[in-house]
Amino acid sequence: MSWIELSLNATHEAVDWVCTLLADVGYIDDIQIANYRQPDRATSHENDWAFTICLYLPNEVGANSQLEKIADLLSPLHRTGLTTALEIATIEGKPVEGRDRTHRIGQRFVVLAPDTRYQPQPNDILLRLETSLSFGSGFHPATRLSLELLERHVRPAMNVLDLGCGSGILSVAIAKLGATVLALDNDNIAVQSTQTAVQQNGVDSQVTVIEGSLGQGSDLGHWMGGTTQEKVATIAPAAEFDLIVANIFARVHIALTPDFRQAVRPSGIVIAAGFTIDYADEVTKAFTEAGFEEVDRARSQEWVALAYRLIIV
Ligand SMILES: C[S@@+](CC[C@H](N)C(=O)[O-])C[C@H]1O[C@@H](n2cnc3c(N)ncnc32)[C@H](O)[C@@H]1O
Repeated sequence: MSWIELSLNATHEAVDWVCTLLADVGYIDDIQIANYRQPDRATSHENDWAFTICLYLPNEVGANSQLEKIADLLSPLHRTGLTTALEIATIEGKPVEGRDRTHRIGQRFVVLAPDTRYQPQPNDILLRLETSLSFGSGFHPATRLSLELLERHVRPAMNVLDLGCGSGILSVAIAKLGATVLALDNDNIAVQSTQTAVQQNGVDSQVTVIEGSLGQGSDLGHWMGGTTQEKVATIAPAAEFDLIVANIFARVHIALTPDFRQAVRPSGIVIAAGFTIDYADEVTKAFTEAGFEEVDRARSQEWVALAYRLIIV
């Protein structure tokens, strides 16, 4: 059978966007992600690419209109330098296995697809995730940095809030570190993805998933700026969490620092990620004014995640 192979190279941060855009138009099961394939041409000196993403379409009537739709969808990412241009080739026979979605994060986490065979090393913590419409495949630096700080700060029996749970990756990780989790997201699809992830990873007894937000977070609307999102449930901050993690825009962190202040127990920790180093001072200023001090940070290229502890006075 003849197939059309669409391929592009992407940075770490673009992988989730490409997958989400393709999944949104129905290609969720057709995506293959592999480590960046070096082109044959010796002239290439593009060092930024981490992954090659391929999509396979049957070469049949109507394929051209699908191609145009996909090219339009992905062109903004190319224009902003996050991917190469889409390359299109006709091939006989679709590669059976091209997916290399198993990757290690921090000392112990291994992210992999639900059906991937893997022989764990002692102390490995497996996070099995389907490709979903929600953000959080584990490829984005902000997710990776959040996991690194969670590994350092989560202790068994802690009560943790995962604000903006997306795919559920952080909630699963926290639960597998032995804590209980309240997972909140104001996006209904993210809530469904997290529910699926917690079930597939066998941590549903430790994770409660709610479509909602913390305090003023429920007034902030959809993070991508859509206007149709209904107001979601509000979880009132009540000094009940030992740790909060939020991989979210800097402006959301800044708006929510008073809520974080009220939501954590004395000496509680907030792990704030989702922004680049240029926002770190502004975010730290807001946390400091709310009574926190920075106690840890993790950085990958321009991305940063910060851990703040509530100072007891
Ligand atoms: C960057 S994704 C993070 C997903 C996942 N936690 C991770 O680390 O990969 C941000 C998530 O926060 C959610 N979100 C954005 N603003 C929110 C708010 N005000 N309240 C609750 N969830 C929010 C989005 O719907 C999205 O799923």
